[in-house]
Amino acid sequence: MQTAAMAGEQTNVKVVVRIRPYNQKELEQNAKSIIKVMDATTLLFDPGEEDDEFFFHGTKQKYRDITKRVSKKISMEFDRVFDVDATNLQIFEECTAPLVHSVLNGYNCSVFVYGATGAGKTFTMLGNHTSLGLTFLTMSHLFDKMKEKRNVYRYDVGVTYLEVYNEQVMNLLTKTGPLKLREDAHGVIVSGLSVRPIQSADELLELLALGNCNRTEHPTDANAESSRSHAIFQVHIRMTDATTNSKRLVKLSMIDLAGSERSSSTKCFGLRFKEGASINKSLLALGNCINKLADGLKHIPYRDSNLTRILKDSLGGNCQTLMVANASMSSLTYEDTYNTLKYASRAKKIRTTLRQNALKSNMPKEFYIKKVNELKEENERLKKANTALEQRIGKHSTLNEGDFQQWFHRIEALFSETAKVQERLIVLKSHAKILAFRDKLKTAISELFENFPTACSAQTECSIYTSSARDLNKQINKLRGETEYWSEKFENLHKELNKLQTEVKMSKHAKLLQIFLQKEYTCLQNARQLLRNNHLKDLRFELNKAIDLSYKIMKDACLSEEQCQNMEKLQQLFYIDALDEEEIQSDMNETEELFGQPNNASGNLTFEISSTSAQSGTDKEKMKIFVTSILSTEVIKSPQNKEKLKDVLLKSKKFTHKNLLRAVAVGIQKENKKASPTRIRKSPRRLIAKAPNFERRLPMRQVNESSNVLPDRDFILN
Ligand SMILES: Nc1ncnc2c1ncn2[C@@H]1O[C@H](COP(=O)(O)OP(=O)(O)OP(=O)(O)O)[C@@H](O)[C@H]1O
Repeated sequence: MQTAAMAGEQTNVKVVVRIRPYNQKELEQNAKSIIKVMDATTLLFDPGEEDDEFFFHGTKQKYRDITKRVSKKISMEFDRVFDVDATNLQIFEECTAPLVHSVLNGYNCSVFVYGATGAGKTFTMLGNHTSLGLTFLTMSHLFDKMKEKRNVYRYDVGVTYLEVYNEQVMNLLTKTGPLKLREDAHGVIVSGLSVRPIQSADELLELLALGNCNRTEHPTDANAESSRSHAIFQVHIRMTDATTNSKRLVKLSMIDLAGSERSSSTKCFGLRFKEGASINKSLLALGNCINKLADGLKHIPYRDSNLTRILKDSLGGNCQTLMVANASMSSLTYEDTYNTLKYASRAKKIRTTLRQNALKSNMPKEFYIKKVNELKEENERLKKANTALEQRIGKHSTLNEGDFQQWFHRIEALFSETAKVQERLIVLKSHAKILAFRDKLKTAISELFENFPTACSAQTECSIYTSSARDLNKQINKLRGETEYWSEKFENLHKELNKLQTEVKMSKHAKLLQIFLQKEYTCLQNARQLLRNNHLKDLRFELNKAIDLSYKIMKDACLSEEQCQNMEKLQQLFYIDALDEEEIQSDMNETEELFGQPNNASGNLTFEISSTSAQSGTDKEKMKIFVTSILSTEVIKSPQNKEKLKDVLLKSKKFTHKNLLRAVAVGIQKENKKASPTRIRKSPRRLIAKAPNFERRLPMRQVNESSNVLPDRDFILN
């Protein structure tokens, strides 16, 4: 129910009501209940009787007994209502155990018990042999808690136990008094009251028992052991911080007030009546203070009685206060119970301001100045760290240009490096391929010279083929060696690109960055395509040179026109074959495979005979056009043979230029058997070159010019 106190917190006095069961006398008098506990916080005062029937001369009357009092049926709310079966332990656990926590955190706390004589105040506060009271339970708990914290604090505990009887303040531990009250800046001080130091809860109990023996008690009509005084038991705790040696003083007060009954109810006279009047005077003063405090007035008449002077701190000051209002449920104490509940309701409205008690220390002033400066510095440092963290959070939560720039720079740098290495690698490979191609052409040109030894004028133009095969190989090997180095570099960059791609995927801005990444990949691919085109251009240049030369050779050989035409076609095929495109293309594709992005699904390029034919029809149709164009020439005289050959070629699953040449050679062999059987040789190139039906040559440029792009590579059907 109680919550731990917080510094500077405004808190109300907590009020709980405890209902006592009927005592012997009440049972004997068959008293009726005037309190009905509705729930944990609500009670109904004077609920009235359910069987409230009125009989007159043995007959049940329609109307109630007008002489009978009308039930008040007042519903009242408190912080907690404990019914007759509640135990002291239960009240301790719910109400006073949390106060111990507050005390050890430096807050003063007070517990009052209030009520008419015999209502159960002393039973609640001190208990009896079978049921320990709140004071004992709370103090034991306090000592247990102090034990737990003894590594952090050193505790010095002392107690005072005094009573206010007939407006006189007496020390119950020494049975001395009356003591005078005086006030200083810290509050009310009881002059001459010494604090008795104690070490354990047992010692405390001994002192409590001693004080109770000394307490003024007289039997009243209401209570055989009626306490006629207000008893104030206080525990003073000095807490010393083990590390800083700073000290703090706190106070826990347990106050058992004298009975608040009307003098008449106790049926006392003489001294007892005076006693009762005095009790009532102090309780009246207490009631006034409670009312004024509840109304929030500034002037509170604490000085009206010694009791209120002593309780000033507990009621309106820096204190967490709990009031336990004890009441009997018996109709015999109707007035007293009603008054008690009214009192308690007023007390509920009192607000106190909690302040943690100040630390006191023996440390010199300089120590604190240093400490304050250190803390200021620490505070500044933490503020800066906090600002930096906030900025970082802000950066991550919104689209931040700087953040993006960093990513862009990183991606651009890596792709630009990759593009450079890619260019170097492809140029080197291209160069090596051109040299290898030149080597092949050189062989073909040499064969031509062999076949047409009369072609002397062309010999002078063969300078590019004069370098020895050894020199060419040397150059090619050197280039391949360099290629290896750049290949490795390229592979490493490829790995880095893959890593970057994964990081981008995981990043907060993955979607945007992936678009940027894709753009860079496309640029890289375009650059690769450009280099590939350059390479093919160089190859074509190389080929054209060889074709020009072969034309000159054939011109010198004085062939017929038809011979020249056929020769041109087949010679051209040979040159194309000499390109060994498959090898070139696979090398060119190497860079693409590294990125896992080949040109098309199978990794093969489309067969092309010319740029126009490449755009029209399927691969099969293109092949048909190509085969027809080859065979349409007069290479094979018999139209039957031509058709057969065409069929064979078109049905062939693996169709390559080499196969075509071989097939053409076989066709020619059959066709021209009669004419010159001895001169037919296995090599189609030689066969074609030396075929007797080749006549005078015609200009051979058309075919070459119609094809802007070199035939790319052979292809595999399906
Ligand atoms: N909750 C309770 N359960 C059982 N018995 C109780 C309870 N409250 C009080 N009593 C008994 O009622 C009697 C009177 O109680 P107690 O002495 O505590 O009253 P009091 O309010 O202190 O009276 P006074 O102001 O005259 O001292 C005692 O015998 C006590 O044991």
